[in-house]
Amino acid sequence: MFMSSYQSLTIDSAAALVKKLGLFDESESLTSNEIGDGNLNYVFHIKGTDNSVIVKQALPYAKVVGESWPLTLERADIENRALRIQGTFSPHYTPKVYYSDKDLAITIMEDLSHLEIARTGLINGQDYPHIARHTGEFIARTLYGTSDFALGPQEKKKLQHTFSNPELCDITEGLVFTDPFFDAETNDFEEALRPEVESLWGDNELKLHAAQLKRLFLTSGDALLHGDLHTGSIFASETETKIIDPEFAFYGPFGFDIAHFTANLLMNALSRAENRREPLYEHVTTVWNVFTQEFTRLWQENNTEAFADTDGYLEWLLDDVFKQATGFMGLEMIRRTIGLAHVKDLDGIEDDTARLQAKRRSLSIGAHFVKERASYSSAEQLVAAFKEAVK
Ligand SMILES: Nc1ncnc2c1ncn2[C@@H]1O[C@H](COP(=O)(O)OP(=O)(O)O)[C@@H](O)[C@H]1O
Ligand SMILES: CSC[C@H]1O[C@H](OP(=O)(O)O)[C@H](O)[C@@H]1O
Repeated sequence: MFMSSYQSLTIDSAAALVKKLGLFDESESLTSNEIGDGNLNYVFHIKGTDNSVIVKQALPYAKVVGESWPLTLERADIENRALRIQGTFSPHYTPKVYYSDKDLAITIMEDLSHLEIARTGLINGQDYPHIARHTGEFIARTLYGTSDFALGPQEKKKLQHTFSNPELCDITEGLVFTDPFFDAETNDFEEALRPEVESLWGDNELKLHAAQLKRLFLTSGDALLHGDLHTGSIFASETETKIIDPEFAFYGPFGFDIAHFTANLLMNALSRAENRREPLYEHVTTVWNVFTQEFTRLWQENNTEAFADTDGYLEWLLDDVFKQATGFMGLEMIRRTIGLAHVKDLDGIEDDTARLQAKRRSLSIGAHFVKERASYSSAEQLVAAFKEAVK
């Protein structure tokens, strides 16, 4: 049997491993490539005669920075367990897990190479007609299914206990909720944006709202979140959608995942010509409508909460989630513009004037959504405000 104390895999040892595990015939000739383009991990694509798999391995540090940023290998186990849970609630939208090894920090999963990373496709002009419906269903089912409402408080707390994920949460608490609002070393922005960035650092009202949203992230344990649901974590085609990479999974506020999805859609809209933005606006309204309908259906079908039938409770909750999410969406737009981890949608705009305009809009619209989140109660209103800001 394969020795499973940690060693970092190579294209050859990853291929040897999948053979040893019996996922391919001993005699089969395999091709193996490292295809990871994310910030944190190695991803090996291993292909035989008529089968292929993905071996994802965590490194003991963050790949994007190097060994000077040590990072727990536990994240591979978190990802593997989150994928399995998401797979029970949303099998159509989750890659199948074939094998995992906590010591080696690996997950071996379904190869989704027939699909495309949605961020790449959206940048190249794809619209993915079903991505918002599928993602809305995925979020509603996994969030509702792991909440107090579905599991009851005791079961939920037991599950919550196994997903505390402090080191990955620390990354989000720093990179999303804190650093962009201070002159932090992790920040990374074009010098031409310095006036806007310095004005943001001096905006006490904005900082107060960011602090309130950070507190929600630190203290709310509504449901098992994906934790990093941007368009780079979604594989898509005209017909299929699969959500990958839940290594940031933890129990957090209901509104967080949908906020990151919609923020990344809107940043893609900022990179497009005006007459190509409509499909993205439709995705923003669709994901919210589908999330709301599916969450409501599940609430009515299976609810352990004594107050579930109390008039106004569900409506109040959904409105509260919407307002939180509007704020989280604004924060994601800000951090992807001036923080450590950018998005290609904005950075890839070649023309300097157009790119800076898109980034300035991302900052000002983001700040507006953070500050004014309490005045929004529908996705249609969000889209109308966005359209007005980019006219
Ligand atoms: N199941 C999969 N099938 C095919 N390619 C995958 C799969 N999982 C990841 N990849 C590829 O590896 C890249 C990085 O994967 P990701 O899980 O986002 O890594 P990280 O955790 O480092 O961000 C993806 O953008 C995609 O190109
Ligand atoms: C040093 S991690 C930065 C950033 O990377 C993660 O995204 P990805 O899925 O692209 O690896 C996450 O959003 C973190 O905030």
